[in-house]
Amino acid sequence: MDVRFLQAGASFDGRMAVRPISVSLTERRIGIIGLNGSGKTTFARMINGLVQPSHGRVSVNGLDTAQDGEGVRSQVGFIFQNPQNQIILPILREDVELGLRAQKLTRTEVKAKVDGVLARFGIEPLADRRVHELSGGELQLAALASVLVTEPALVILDEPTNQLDLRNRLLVQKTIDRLEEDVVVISHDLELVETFDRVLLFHEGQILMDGLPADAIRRYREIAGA
Ligand SMILES: Nc1ncnc2c1ncn2[C@@H]1O[C@H](COP(=O)(O)OP(=O)(O)OP(=O)(O)O)[C@@H](O)[C@H]1O
Repeated sequence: MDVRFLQAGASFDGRMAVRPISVSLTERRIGIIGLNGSGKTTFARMINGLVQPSHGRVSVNGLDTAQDGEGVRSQVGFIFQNPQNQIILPILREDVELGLRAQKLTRTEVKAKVDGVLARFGIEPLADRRVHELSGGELQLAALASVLVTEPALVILDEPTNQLDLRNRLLVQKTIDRLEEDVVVISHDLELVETFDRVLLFHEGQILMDGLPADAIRRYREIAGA
């Protein structure tokens, strides 16, 4: 995956949420940490074109997010902070199938892909369950399945262990560790990113530190006064 920010920034109502940044993201596993409101989610949403840069440009594998949002989003899956907001249809299998609707596949092909992705996350027994009955951890896995069924090259997860109990947190961590896809993970759960290749520390809309997880986490503790 080759994500490039070229003096790219984003503002809302004239306030810069992300100040112009030039950075290339090519590592397999990248973590994003920082205080509340420091610009992490805005930066991540700029990667898949959900937020357009008000300054500069962002490209993903050579595709400009402002010019080819659809092409970018076919390569970049995004798992939102709250998976309840992501899952649209009441039955898990139907929701996973939804992602494939744009592809012209036969019923047999759709079934094979959906069965495959549910098996990959060990949630086949949940296929016919109502989504609102699932636990927090099951919902996170369901959201992952719904996004990964379309085979994106990069998946962005926004606070995937937020609100999970220890068992579900470990389950989601193990699942992320095993993903073959490139990942960008935003997290307040520092343990989740400590084995990653690279961690970006955001502060007041800027990257304050960019490097090894241990260094970025140490700096984060300093600015948080911990
Ligand atoms: N759609 C929006 N409209 C207006 N302001 C926004 C919007 N999205 C983000 N902001 C503002 O931009 C700033 C950065 O927000 P962002 O969500 O990127 O931070 P964050 O680091 O992800 O925070 P958190 O850890 O709390 O999720 C905040 O001041 C926020 O209020």
